[in-house]
Amino acid sequence: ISLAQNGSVTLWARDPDHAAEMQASRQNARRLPGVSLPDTITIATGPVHGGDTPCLLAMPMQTLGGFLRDHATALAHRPLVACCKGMDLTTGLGPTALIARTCPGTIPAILTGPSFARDIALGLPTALTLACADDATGKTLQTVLTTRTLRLYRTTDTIGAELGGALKNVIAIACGAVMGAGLGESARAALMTRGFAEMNRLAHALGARPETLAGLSGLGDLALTCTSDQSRNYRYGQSIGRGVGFDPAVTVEGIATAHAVLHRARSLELDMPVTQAVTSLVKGELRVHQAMDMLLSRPLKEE
Ligand SMILES: NC(=O)C1=CN([C@@H]2O[C@H](COP(=O)(O)OP(=O)(O)OC[C@H]3O[C@@H](n4cnc5c(N)ncnc54)[C@H](O)[C@@H]3O)[C@@H](O)[C@H]2O)C=CC1
Ligand SMILES: O=C(CO)COP(=O)(O)O
Repeated sequence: ISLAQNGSVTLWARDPDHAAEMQASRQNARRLPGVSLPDTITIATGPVHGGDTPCLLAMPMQTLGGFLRDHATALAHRPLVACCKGMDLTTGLGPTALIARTCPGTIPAILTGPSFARDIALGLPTALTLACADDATGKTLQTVLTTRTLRLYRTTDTIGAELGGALKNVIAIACGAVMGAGLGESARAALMTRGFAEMNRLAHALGARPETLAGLSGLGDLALTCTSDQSRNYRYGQSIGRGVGFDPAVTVEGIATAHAVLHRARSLELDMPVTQAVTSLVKGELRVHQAMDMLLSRPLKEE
């Protein structure tokens, strides 16, 4: 919707019924009710057509690998811009690495940072990180994808950008759980800060630049997601803290990512206690108070 301010955009949908519904109502009532699709958006379904225009991949992280494999031929000559935040459970890879492995001829990029889809669709001011290892392609994408209300900053650090977006969801679950259990805003601030420390620990070990994590895709998105009821990861955490159910149809990226990250961290012998606590909470092995006791009773150390 934001990009349609710049010119024509094709919105590809895999479900023909949903595509027909969107075409008839000119809105996506299932995902963004009440927001009109501009006339410059064409809705397409069926086979993905080839071409060389950039393609934004807006789907849950755990479905990205399958989508890329199914459509590898049509996607072969396009810059592919992942919009998902997470780490693939099967391979332990982030979105750009998964694109590079599955569609080797393409130029992978990622668009990430603090942004709720509804805010962007409503034209509220938003700033994001566009990461592409090929800086020339990154510059082109930055220009093409920036709109009047959506400002993009560029980096070549794809590892840092995708780790920031993936890891903040895990910390947001922890923060929601603490708030849902009534443990207080001071506890949340501590979790955000110590969570940020472990985000940096893993990012450093995987070759990310610290300034990327300190930017929109790390600190920026952490601040948004850990403090807003609009976030599904945060609300899911709140439901754990309150001991109530949560709609399993809602996409909560931090669940699978927490498991993938913990696996990766263990193989690197890295300590990620908040992530470990989140995996125990989502599996129902610990209650929030027990997880907090575990974090508080760790050996004292320097900050
Ligand atoms: N909703 C938001 O505010 C933001 C979402 N993101 C990220 O975008 C990614 C997608 O999230 P949402 O769009 O919110 O999730 P969603 O669950 O609302 O929508 C996911 C979309 O992907 C489609 N989809 C599901 N499985 C698919 C498959 N196998 N192949 C093709 N399409 C498939 C669904 O039909 C749906 O249209 C996530 O990684 C999320 O972290 C990033 C920033 C903001
Ligand atoms: O990534 C997001 C905000 O930047 C959206 O967060 P949720 O997936 O938790 O709703």
